[in-house]
Amino acid sequence: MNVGRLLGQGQGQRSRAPKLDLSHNIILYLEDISVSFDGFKALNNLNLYIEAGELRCIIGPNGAGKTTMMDVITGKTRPDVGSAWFGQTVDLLTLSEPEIAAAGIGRKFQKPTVFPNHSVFENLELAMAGDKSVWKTLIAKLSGEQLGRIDEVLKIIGLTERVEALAGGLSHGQKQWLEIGMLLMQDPELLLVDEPVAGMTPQETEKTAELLTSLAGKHSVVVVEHDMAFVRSIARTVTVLHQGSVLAEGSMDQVQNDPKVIEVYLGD
Ligand SMILES: Nc1ncnc2c1ncn2[C@@H]1O[C@H](COP(=O)(O)OP(=O)(O)OP(=O)(O)O)[C@@H](O)[C@H]1O
Repeated sequence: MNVGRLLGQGQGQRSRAPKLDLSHNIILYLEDISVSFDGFKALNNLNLYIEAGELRCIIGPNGAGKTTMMDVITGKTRPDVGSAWFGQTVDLLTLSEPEIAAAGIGRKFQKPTVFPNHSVFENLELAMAGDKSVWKTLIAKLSGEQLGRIDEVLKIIGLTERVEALAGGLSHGQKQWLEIGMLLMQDPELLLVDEPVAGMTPQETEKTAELLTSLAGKHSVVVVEHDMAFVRSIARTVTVLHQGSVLAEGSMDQVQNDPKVIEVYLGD
């Protein structure tokens, strides 16, 4: 269990982060971003704009640069050139990974990383306290407001009935929802979600579609996913990456009928 990855990212410091400036209704700007690995361009002049409150799906063949793009947004990888802004005023390229998380960008990796020996409730509780030094005293100190937030998140992720269950005993889908719930405890402005339905049953996939759709509006959500039926079920706007750049962008119908997309991706 990589506790640091999940909780040690400066979370719990949100109250100190400056308020996000969304006056132009754009929450994320990636402009002319290039990233090279040993001379190979994983991202090549990438331009991407995400509106406040939107649910955007990113698709693209293997190696298109989707993970590298998420890594740039979260500060894990620094671009060779380009700019990355969170709202109008937060220059992501000047912030560390913990500072980016604290500023309000939450990332859910493909593999769930819940604490298996803790209950659903405790997982949410721990996620609220990014500072591990307060864990021991946390239970005694939970305010009514914090309990209310846990209750609210339990409802959003559909795990109210399983609140006392050990996270390790949950189904794969339930673990994914719990981890989304853990991110929600930090109330991120922007959620990055990597392949949320991989390995899920059709019923779990459907519930995940409902969950992510319900988050849009209050949060901005960027989903990277290979499952086209799932993308079709949730996406308003789809961005297709290919060779590190945006190949096409539009509704699912628009991109699926785009000859460039058919050639490089959907037609294979
Ligand atoms: N640390 C690294 N060192 C060298 N090459 C890398 C590194 N990270 C990514 N790459 C390469 O950059 C390219 C883009 O990779 P990336 O993982 O971003 O693609 P992706 O769209 O997420 O692919 P997938 O759908 O398979 O996850 C790939 O060719 C990959 O091999």
